[in-house]
Amino acid sequence: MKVVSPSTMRDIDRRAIKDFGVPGIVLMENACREVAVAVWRIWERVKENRRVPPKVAVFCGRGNNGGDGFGAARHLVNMGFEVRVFLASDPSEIKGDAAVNFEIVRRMGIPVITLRGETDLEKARGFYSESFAAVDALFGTGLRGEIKGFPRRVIEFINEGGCPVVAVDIPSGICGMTGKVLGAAVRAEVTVTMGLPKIGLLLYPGASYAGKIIVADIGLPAKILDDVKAEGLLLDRQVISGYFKPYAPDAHKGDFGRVFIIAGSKGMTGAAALAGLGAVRGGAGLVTIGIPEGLNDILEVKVTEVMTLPLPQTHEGSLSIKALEPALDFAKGCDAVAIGPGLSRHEETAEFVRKFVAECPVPVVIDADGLNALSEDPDVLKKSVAPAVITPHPGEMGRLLSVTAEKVQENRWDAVREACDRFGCTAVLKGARTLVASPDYPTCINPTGNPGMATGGSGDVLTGMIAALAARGLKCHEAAAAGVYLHGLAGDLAAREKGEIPLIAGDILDHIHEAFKYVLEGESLDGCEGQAHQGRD
Ligand SMILES: NC(=O)C1=CN([C@@H]2O[C@H](COP(=O)(O)OP(=O)(O)OC[C@H]3O[C@@H](n4cnc5c(N)ncnc54)[C@H](O)[C@@H]3O)[C@@H](O)[C@H]2O)[C@@H](O)CC1
Ligand SMILES: [K+]
Repeated sequence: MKVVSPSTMRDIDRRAIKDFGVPGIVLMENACREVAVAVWRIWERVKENRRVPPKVAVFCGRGNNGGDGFGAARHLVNMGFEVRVFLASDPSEIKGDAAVNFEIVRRMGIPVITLRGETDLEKARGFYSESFAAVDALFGTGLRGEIKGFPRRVIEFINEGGCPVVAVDIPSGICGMTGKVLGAAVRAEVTVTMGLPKIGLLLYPGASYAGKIIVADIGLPAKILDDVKAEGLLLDRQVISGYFKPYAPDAHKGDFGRVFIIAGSKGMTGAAALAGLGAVRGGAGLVTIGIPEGLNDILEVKVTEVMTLPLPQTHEGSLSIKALEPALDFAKGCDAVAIGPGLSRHEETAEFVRKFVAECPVPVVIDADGLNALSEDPDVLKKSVAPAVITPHPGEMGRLLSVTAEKVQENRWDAVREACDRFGCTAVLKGARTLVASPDYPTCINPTGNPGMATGGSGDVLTGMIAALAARGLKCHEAAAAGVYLHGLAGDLAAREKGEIPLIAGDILDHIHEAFKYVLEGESLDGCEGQAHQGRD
């Protein structure tokens, strides 16, 4: 599904109104109705335990988000609820379509309480505490900068209520572009977002404030949604399955791609093994791990389905610069390479990595110590002969961009786009809601995965999987997107079986086949496919 910034959403609305003649008030009416239906669904769930008449508190601001709230209040009254509108602005400031809906509220005699200070909040407390649900229509995509003063207090007041909140378009206080909390934000159980999801709803912390996301059809002409150049793409089964071509009945294992994995150093043979097995499970036909020669015998005991290529090593048991020629030579006969897991930070090994990446003749996936080696001179990526995929976590991304990990996390969207633009490669920024940025493609947002996957070796499995998918002929951005989606899903399936806390990388490997089944064969997973998938239900 396409995902857009607030400004692109505004352009879409504008086109609908100007080019297609759909009146803004019609769009708003559809939005209002969807919000009311979302409240109704909460009532259906909780009504057994509640007294009647059921009360709903609708908090409105002065913009069009508030306009959606006024219209929702009208529908809620028509549905039989007792509604009060709490207005966090002066009535005279309400303009345009919002004013039309406000006037209807007044003529219907729906009580409107203007919130100007703490005493008004105290008066509102009684009704609010008896409400089974609230509507948050304070701020939508028109929010600019931090919320301060009394409006911030109103947000805190809503959160103190304890009843389920339905947010209109986006929880008030969440930045629609970054998902950041702008001073304070409403914690919603459900967010009814209009037309298309906004980026900030899917990125953390915004995603945790949004709750369940319902994408409301507000009657925007389909042509506009089809034509719009969306900044983002939410990964789902449909997107991922589209990357895979059907098997030819006479397929040979060579057709599924040869992967070369350059990994491991003394004490880190496991990283090499996990990346190798990730590639095998990721669907590579043949996998060979290039390993410091002293570790070859141990690795051969660890892995069965993977071949090994012993390479020259340093005194410390990591790859030496003398490995460059044989490694490049071997890569020529492969379809994709992964480099980095467990290579160590040895300076000579780092030099080997930089030279290898620049000259590697086939698509190359770079992770872990491979990225640490590149952070000394990231521009090597620009010189690389073949397309590259980098898979940093926030710390590694920070080193590549010469900023702190915190800075990367503050605006993950910009960080991943910057890495992609600066280094001319596909960049995967790992972490909750992994992002994949590729030149000339929308940035992909991955909804799968869970905190249990933050465990040693999980990233090595991912690296192997992406290389395998690239070797099978997927384009770099497709291989990266499919890799993160399937890897996260395998982790979700593993967590469902074993729990998040004891999850190990090997469990992810053991569930990759089920993740493939879900994506390619349409097998049902009983809600394991990530909450961001939920659209209209
Ligand atoms: N045709 C359209 O444009 C449609 C818009 N819709 C709704 O309209 C919303 C956008 O409406 P608006 O653009 O009017 O904006 P909002 O209603 O989101 O809020 C804007 C108001 O908040 C004030 N404000 C902004 N930042 C502030 C801050 N930091 N502190 C205090 N006040 C601040 C602004 O001065 C403005 O009055 C969407 O989120 C959606 O809910 C929907 O009704 C569907 C159709
Ligand atoms: K809102």
